[in-house]
Amino acid sequence: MNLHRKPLPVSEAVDRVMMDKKEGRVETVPLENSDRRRLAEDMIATHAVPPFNKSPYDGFALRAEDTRHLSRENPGHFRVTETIGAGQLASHPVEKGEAVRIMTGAEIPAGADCVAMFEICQTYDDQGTSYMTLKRSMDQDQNIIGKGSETEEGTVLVEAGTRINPGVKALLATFGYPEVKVYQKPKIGVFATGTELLDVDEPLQPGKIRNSNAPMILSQIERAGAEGHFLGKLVDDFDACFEAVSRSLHDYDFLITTGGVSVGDYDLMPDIYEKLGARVLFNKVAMRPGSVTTVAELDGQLLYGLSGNPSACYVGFELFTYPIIQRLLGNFKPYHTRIKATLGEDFPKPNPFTRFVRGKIHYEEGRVMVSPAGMDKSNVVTSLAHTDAFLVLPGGTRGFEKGDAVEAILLEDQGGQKYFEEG
Ligand SMILES: Nc1nc2c(c(=O)[nH]1)N[C@H]1C(S)=C(S)[C@@H](COP(=O)(O)OP(=O)(O)OC[C@H]3O[C@@H](n4cnc5c(N)ncnc54)[C@H](O)[C@@H]3O)O[C@H]1N2
Ligand code: MOO
Ligand SMILES: [Mg+2]
Repeated sequence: MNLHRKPLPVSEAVDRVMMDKKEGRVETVPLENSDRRRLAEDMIATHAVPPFNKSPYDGFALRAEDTRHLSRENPGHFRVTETIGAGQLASHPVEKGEAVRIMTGAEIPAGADCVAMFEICQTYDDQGTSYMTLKRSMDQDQNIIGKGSETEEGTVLVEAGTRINPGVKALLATFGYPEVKVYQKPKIGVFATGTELLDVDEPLQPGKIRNSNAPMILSQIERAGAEGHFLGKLVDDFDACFEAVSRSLHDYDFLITTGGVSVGDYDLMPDIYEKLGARVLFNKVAMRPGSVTTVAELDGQLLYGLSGNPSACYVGFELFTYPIIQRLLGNFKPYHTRIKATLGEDFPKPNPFTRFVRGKIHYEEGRVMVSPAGMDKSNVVTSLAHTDAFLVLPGGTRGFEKGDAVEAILLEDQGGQKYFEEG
C-alpha cells in the first residue's frame, strides 16, 4: 500500500479527467419524451414565423386607403363581405369600401392592409347586408403581424447542446419536429463497496450502516442528465470486487465505485486498478472533502473511485464526474456555474486545502448569500439534504466571516460555464 500520495490541485485533476476523448452519441427521441435532453443539432427555423400576415385582434380587415379623412364627423361605412376565424381563408380579396370580419390569428385577406379592432367599430344591417362604421383613419400595416416579423426561415434559433425546456419544446413543435435528435444519456455503472453496507430495506445491525451512497450517486447521475445503473453492493473481498469491476467495465461509459480508495486494510480499489492494468490519473486531490478521490483509465474507459464518506463522495462526483457527463451530452458549458456570493455565517475553520463546503443559497435584499448546509465533515450525510451549492474556500486561507465575499458553485443551475474556474 502506497501511503504517500501526491495531492494534485483540483483544477489539474479536473483537467486530467476532461482529457478523456470519448464523444457523445446521438439518438432520436419522440418530442414528448425530450424534456431535459440536449439537442444534437442546431434548431433552424424551417419556415418564417408567422408563416403568413395575420391579425392580432378580433376586428375588421380593410384597406387603410379607404379610411383616410375619416373622423367622428365624417365616418366611413364599409360593406362586410364575410367572416373568417383563425384557420379560415377569405374567399375573395377585399375591394374598395369593403371589410372582412376577422378573428385573432386569421390570415389577412388579400387587398386588406390594416385591422380595426371591434372596440372602435359599429355594425348594423341594412336590407340583409352587414355594414361596419369607422370614425378614424388607419395606417397601412396597422394591427397586422407581418409574415416573418418574428423570425425568418433559416435562422438558427437554438444551438446544438442546448437543454430542451418548455420553450425549446414549443419551437420544436412550431417547426414540425415530431422527433428530435438528442445526445444519448451516458450510461454509468455504480458499485457500492463495503462489508458494512446494508440494503435500504434492511433493519440496522451492529456495526453496519445502510448504503446511502449508491442511491445518492444515482440521483446525482439523474440530475446531471445521464443514466445510472446500480450494479450492487460488494463486500470488501479482493477477488469478488476484481471480478465484478472487470466484468462490468465495458458495459458502461464510466464505472463508479464508492468506498475502498483510501489506505485501509480493506481499501481494495488501488490494488484492483493495478491488477486491471489501469492508469491512475490521480489518487489524491488537494481538497476537502474528497481528497482520496481516485480516477483511473483503462482502454479509454474512466473508472471513478469515489470516497466512501458520503460528503466526500458527493463532492467528488460533482467536481469530476458531472463535467464529463456534460461533455458527452454535448453541453458546451460543462462545468457547474460559479458565482460570487456573500457568506451568510462565520466559518472559522482553517483551510489547508481548497474546501468545498456543502452550502445552501438564499437571497437577502438582492444579494446572493451562501451558508454551510450543516455539519462540515467528510463523513456527514445529513447536510447533503440541504445542499444546492458548494462554498469554495481556497487552500491556505482561514477564518471567513459572515459578510465576506466568497465563491459558490451552483449545483442546480442549468447555465454552466466553459472553464472550470471561470466565474
Ligand atoms: N490513515 C488514513 N486514513 C484515512 C485517510 C488517510 O488519508 N489516511 N483518509 C480519510 C479520508 S479523507 C477519507 S474520505 C476516507 C475515505 O475512505 P474510503 O474511500 O476508503 O472509504 P471506506 O473506507 O470504504 O469508507 C469510509 C466511510 O464511509 C462509509 N461508507 C462507505 N460506503 C458507503 C456507502 N455506500 N454508503 C454510506 N456510507 C458508506 C464507511 O462505512 C466508512 O465509514 O478515509 C479516511 N481514512
Ligand atoms: O477524502 Mo476525505 O473526504 O478528504 O475526508
Ligand atoms: Mg477506507
